[in-house]
Amino acid sequence: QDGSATAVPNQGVEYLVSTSVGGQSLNLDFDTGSADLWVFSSLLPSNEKTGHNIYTSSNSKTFNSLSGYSWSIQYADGSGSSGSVGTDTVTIGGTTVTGQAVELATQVSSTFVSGGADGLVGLAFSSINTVTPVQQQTFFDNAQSSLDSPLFAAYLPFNADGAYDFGYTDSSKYTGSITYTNVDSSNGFWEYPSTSYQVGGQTYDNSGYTGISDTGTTLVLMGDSAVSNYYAQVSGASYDSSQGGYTFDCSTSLPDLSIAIGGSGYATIPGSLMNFGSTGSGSTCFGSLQSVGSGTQNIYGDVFFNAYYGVFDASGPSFGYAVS
Ligand SMILES: O=C(Cc1ccccc1)Nn1cnc2ccccc21
Repeated sequence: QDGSATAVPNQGVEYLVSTSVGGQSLNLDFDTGSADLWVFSSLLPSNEKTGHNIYTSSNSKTFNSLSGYSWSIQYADGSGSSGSVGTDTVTIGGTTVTGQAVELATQVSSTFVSGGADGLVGLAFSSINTVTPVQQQTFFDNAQSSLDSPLFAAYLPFNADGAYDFGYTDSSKYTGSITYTNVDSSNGFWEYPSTSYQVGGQTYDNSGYTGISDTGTTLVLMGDSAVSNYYAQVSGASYDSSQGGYTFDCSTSLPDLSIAIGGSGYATIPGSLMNFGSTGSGSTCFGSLQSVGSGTQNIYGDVFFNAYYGVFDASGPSFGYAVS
């Protein structure tokens, strides 16, 4: 049951995919950085439902409640949600899963209320699903047996409709060949070593660092030394605490950023994609590369996928990338 679903850019911060849950249409954010499928539900307080499509389990003929089950998730950006659990039939593009664990939000944090997503589809490894007392499987894990190949791919072009392909790779969405690297799923992410990077023809050491392919993150987030080395090559760039990141004049031309993906070589994000856009004040623009904070795990988000078709292959597992 291979299929493809359109991913529509929303405010430049996420891509939303129209998804059927128990016959009800919701615009969901596909997130390869987490493993919970959760939706805005009728159980939410009214003020938290404003502006969203709501899933009402009592209106679904195929919903079954999982009594005594719950979930609670905190994302690295500080946002979070929690609630109860049931199962229902979920259809994405041409791929249908019956008995999918659907996590009903009874509480969501403010960024979700003001955001465009009616929930998330977690596509990381099921080992980090938060449902208790029995951990649940992701949509992709449940769909795998019905797919020609146990893989899905993300095509997320800048400011244009993209797609998530399930069960096959679509050669009309990329040029050249797909380069694959082994994935270490022990932390539940699509993770691989990322031990160097290049800026303006200079190669820098990033020993001990890994990277994760994370469609649930907007930007590219790396350690402070990499961020500092990058913006040292951007004239007039500086860290602006009021904006919470590095900014520069919008007329500034930016260097490409090349990042090592496993031992497979470098992926190059063109300088044009390294300007995330206006801060809203004057001619100041915000950089697409920002700090991940502490730790040695870089996060390669949507800006990466604006340049590369990403293939998430459960056999291996491995991650593949090709210029899109
Ligand atoms: O949380 C993050 C990115 C982040 C921000 C700040 C520091 C470190 C990492 N991404 N993310 C990945 N999946 C998400 C789902 C919801 C919200 C954010 C999500």
